[in-house]
Amino acid sequence: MNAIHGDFQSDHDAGKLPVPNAVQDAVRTLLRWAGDDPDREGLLDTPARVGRAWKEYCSGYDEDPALHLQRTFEEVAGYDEVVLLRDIPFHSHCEHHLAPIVGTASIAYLPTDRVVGISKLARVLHGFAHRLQIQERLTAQIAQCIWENLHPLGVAVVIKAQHGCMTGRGVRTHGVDMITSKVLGCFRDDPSSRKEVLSLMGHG
Ligand SMILES: Nc1nc2c(ncn2[C@@H]2O[C@H](COP(=O)(O)OP(=O)(O)OP(=O)(O)O)[C@@H](O)[C@H]2O)c(=O)[nH]1
Ligand SMILES: [Zn+2]
Repeated sequence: MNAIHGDFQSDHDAGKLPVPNAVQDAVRTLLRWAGDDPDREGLLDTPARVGRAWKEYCSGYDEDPALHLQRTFEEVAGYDEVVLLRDIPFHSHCEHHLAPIVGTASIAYLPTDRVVGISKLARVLHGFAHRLQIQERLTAQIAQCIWENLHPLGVAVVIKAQHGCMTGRGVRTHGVDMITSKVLGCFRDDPSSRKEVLSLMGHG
């Protein structure tokens, strides 16, 4: 998916991911545009660091989150209730300003006959979060991925996050949470199931 190839400067960060000159030049241009001097000592390694940091922030492009849901276990006999992972911390970046989105996600599903290792729900979250996002799409992608791969009776995803583009710039408004939810299956169709899962999530 990465379309940038080409020259690499000699790398004095041996062992680290090399960053193409085109990427480093873009960061230097941005530093100049911001009003600083990319040739001053403190900024000399910054373009390569920023290139590597963005590869890490956007590591989700190199993975298919659905793969985390391929290994399932037979449901423990007699358990036919909601499975919920609550308040999982995550970070992402908004596609409008490339500013940080920091928050928590709660992910629940009502299994049929198979359950997934619980860490995998967090892995799906991070796989989609480590891309450029808007919160609504992030919420919907997680729910859809679980719906299509686990075939549960219901899925509910609630995300609460703060957007750096609202705090550090623009409207400069701090302490405001954006809350989004996506419910599918019984959590969408049955009001009492929805009420129960949202209440378990702390959003009752
Ligand atoms: N719905 C939604 N909006 C977002 C998200 N992240 C950032 N935004 C908003 O995206 C909008 C982009 O609006 P524009 O008017 O194109 O950009 P802007 O001039 O930088 O807007 P301001 O942030 O109001 O200064 C802003 O209102 C942001 O608050 C998100 O995840 N979901
Ligand atoms: Zn933004």
